Amino acid sequence: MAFPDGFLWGAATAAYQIEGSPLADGAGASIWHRFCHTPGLVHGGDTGDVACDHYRRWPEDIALMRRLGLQSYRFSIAWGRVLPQGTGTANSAGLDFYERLVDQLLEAGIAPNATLYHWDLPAALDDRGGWLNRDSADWFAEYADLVFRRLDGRVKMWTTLNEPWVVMDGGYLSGALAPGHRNLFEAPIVAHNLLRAHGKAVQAYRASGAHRIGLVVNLEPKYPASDAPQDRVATRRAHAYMNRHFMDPVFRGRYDAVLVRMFGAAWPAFPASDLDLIRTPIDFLGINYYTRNVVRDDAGRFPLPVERPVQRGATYTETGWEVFPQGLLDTLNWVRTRYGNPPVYITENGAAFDDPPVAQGGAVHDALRTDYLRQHLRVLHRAIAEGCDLRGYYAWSLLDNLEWAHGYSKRFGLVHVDYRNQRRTLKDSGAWYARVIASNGQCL
Ligand SMILES: CO[C@H](O)c1c[n+]2c([nH]1)[C@H](O)[C@@H](O)[C@H](O)[C@H]2CO
Repeated sequence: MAFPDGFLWGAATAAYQIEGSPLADGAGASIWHRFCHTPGLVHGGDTGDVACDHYRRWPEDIALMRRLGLQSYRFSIAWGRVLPQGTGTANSAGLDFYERLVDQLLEAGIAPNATLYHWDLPAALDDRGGWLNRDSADWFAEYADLVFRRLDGRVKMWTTLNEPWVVMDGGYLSGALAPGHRNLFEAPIVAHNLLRAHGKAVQAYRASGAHRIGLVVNLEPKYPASDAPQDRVATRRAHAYMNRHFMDPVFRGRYDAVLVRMFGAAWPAFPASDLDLIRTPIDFLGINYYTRNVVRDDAGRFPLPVERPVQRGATYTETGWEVFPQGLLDTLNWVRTRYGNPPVYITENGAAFDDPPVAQGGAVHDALRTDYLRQHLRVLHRAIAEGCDLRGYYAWSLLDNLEWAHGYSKRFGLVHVDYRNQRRTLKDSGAWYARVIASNGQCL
């Protein structure tokens, strides 16, 4: 099932999850540095102090990308490396690191795809209110403009934010992610400022950039557990809260009325002009897809009354996510029909399984991951046939890495990382993915 000529095959990572050396060469601490160094918040007390040591081993990792035959590499830039205080004086050593990385990617024939924000807000800005402060949109635009002027042209694909929904829900509602708040009234303010920041960065790019910029969202299709009215209502609420929450303002210039009603008194009166900024047109949409959500009404849950009933006979990953490739097709067709079929890249798709240990002779027989990827890639081929403007795919992740509050306990990589000695081992799934890329999907 060959994919269209020019379909872009890649793999993805994020700065705090792989780089290590979070304070090296003048870098400023991020909220994730603080979160990891706060006892009890991250599995096993794990931190990003070393991670995959990518800050020092990046040439070796580019060699691995070449071995995989990657056509593109999605990575994120650590805001605090470039602007240690978040605004003001730039750190040339930080900019130099990303410039070297980009230049060597290009040398290797790998197109850089740079994410400006993958959750690692400079701690100095969190001390000034972080995403709760309306000024955060201007802070982000200043950072974005600095990086655009340094790297645009060599980087031709930019995304502003990675998964603003997770930043809001994890960082300000559940408290499971940095900065660990649990406040219903903060969440809509944070979501709105993230969207304003996105809009200002896109406008900054239009003023100085010459290539393409987009947004990365996590989308998770919602299916009612039964035909009972309360399950259908709960499903619509779950859909409003996760999927339409950011897609509607960015593509339609307004928030979903169901979402506004859900938050009730916690929903502020935002200036209408903000929505004009937020809907500044983008060149493509990045979708991170992992699983679906079967929804049963559970009125007691904060803030969203939904329960995730286990699906009999389904396969679940180590992060508890049901393997459900049909949900990817449903999601892509939903985006195609509701938002005018924008150019889409799957910017993350992958799974954590309990991989077997590295075998004698250096192999990791991670058949479950290969099967997960194969099922989802086959669905992409159908999505294209059904009219979705699907341009490319990035597997999550190039390397095993720091899985946020799970620490190093969950492995998503196409490449195994032995954290005791930083040895990289290509897993069977990575070797298989290299064959998929080489055949443009023909071998699927
Ligand atoms: C619910 O899945 C989310 O879409 C999601 C999953 N993931 C993500 N977002 C993040 O973008 C990555 O940094 C994670 O490492 C990765 C794996 O957990």
